[in-house]
Amino acid sequence: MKQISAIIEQLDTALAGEWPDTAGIRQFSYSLQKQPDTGLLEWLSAQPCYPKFYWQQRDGNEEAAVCGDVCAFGNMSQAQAFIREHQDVPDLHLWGLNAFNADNDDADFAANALFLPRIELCRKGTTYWLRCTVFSSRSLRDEARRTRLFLRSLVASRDLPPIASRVIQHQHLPAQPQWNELISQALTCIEQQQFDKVVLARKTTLTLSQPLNACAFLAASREVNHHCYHFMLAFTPQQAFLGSSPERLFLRDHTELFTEALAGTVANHPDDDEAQALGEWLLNDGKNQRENLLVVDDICQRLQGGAHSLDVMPAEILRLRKVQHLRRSIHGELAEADDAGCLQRLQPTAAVAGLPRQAAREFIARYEPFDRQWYAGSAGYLSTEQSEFTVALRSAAVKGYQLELYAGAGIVAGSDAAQEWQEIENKAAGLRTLLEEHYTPAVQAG
Ligand SMILES: C=C(O[C@@H]1C=C(C(=O)O)C=C[C@H]1O)C(=O)O
Ligand SMILES: [Mg+2]
Repeated sequence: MKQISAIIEQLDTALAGEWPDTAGIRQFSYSLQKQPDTGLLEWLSAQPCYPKFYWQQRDGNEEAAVCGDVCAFGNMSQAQAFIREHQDVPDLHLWGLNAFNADNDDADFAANALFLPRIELCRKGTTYWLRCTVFSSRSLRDEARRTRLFLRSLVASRDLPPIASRVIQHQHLPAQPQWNELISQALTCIEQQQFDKVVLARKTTLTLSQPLNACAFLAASREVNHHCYHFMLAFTPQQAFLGSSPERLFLRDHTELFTEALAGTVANHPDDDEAQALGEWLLNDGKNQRENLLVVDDICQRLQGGAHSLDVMPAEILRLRKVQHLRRSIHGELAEADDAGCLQRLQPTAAVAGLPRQAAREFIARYEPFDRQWYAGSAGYLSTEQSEFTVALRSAAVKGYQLELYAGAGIVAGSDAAQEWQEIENKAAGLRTLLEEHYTPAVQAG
């Protein structure tokens, strides 16, 4: 990517100039003359700087690869306060993840990983640009010096390595017998009207023959898992959280809000006619319609007082590689542009927690045998004009030789434990099958 190195040289010259020894913020933006030789994910993979974050919008039109952190934020309110304080910097974007328990301040687990990157390489349609932000609450001069050092650590893009990790062993938590018990317990609570719906999940730990390259894995997923957001936060060379999710938590464009109820699932089929028949069944199935409508109810209730003119579109089928879903798009007008408010109202929706929210969350916290951490939280960005977050589903944590896959299913009256197990198997297959399909054995020496 010669263009990028030319831009970095230009940037370095700008940073070498006179800088005040005071607090401040400056942003530099350069457009690339043409499409870079390799993709953004390839570029990001090559960089030795952490954290790294990658995001691609589900229509494929917007993409960002960002790295290095100028500063990090403990929650959305802090991130939003920062954006508001610097409204004169029009393109300020903060990127990252919100944990499932985004409001849990005293958890051991860092609940939020939103940050202002040093470098952002972005694409919208066929337009590419590179952005660099220099920010300091003490000395811009020192920060400009640090940024120059950071730029020197950037390297040229290179092709992603093949996926050479094989699955040696797997472990489900809960295993199927415990899953069956959990579902019957949930169904009892539903019968007793403690709640109408609870979403229960499973963590599958795969032990691999060698550590997985998170960028290569996400690229493999992006190749085949269409109509999905693709996201990754890499904390270190061996630790990342990533996923390919079909679900939008929210898109805010000024004060316009776009969200959705995505719930209700059936398998996909490679044959179009078979897939269509399964889709027809889904549209007419009572249990799946109930699952979806409870999410519509939840979202509409949660938005009360914060948004008006809510429009709920008719149900449609979203066909993915391994599953198909019922989706109802929801559109509204916000009283004010308030992303922290949107997150607080919408995360977690009844698509990933349940209804009523509090009772369902308590059931999950008490009986689900693992901590969700980033799973079913959200991934995306916020900025003054626009913000967008996807629900962090169809996701996995890369931890050296281990890969933890997450999948859940909405339990409502009429749910059957064996069918819900099959549903989570199908959801997990979106990522899991990539390890088999892309397996290229290492060449034997000698
Ligand atoms: C919880 C997950 O997915 C959610 C649950 C669905 C369902 O139960 O039908 C469908 C889509 C998602 O809202 C997951 O993928 O882990
Ligand atoms: Mg379901």
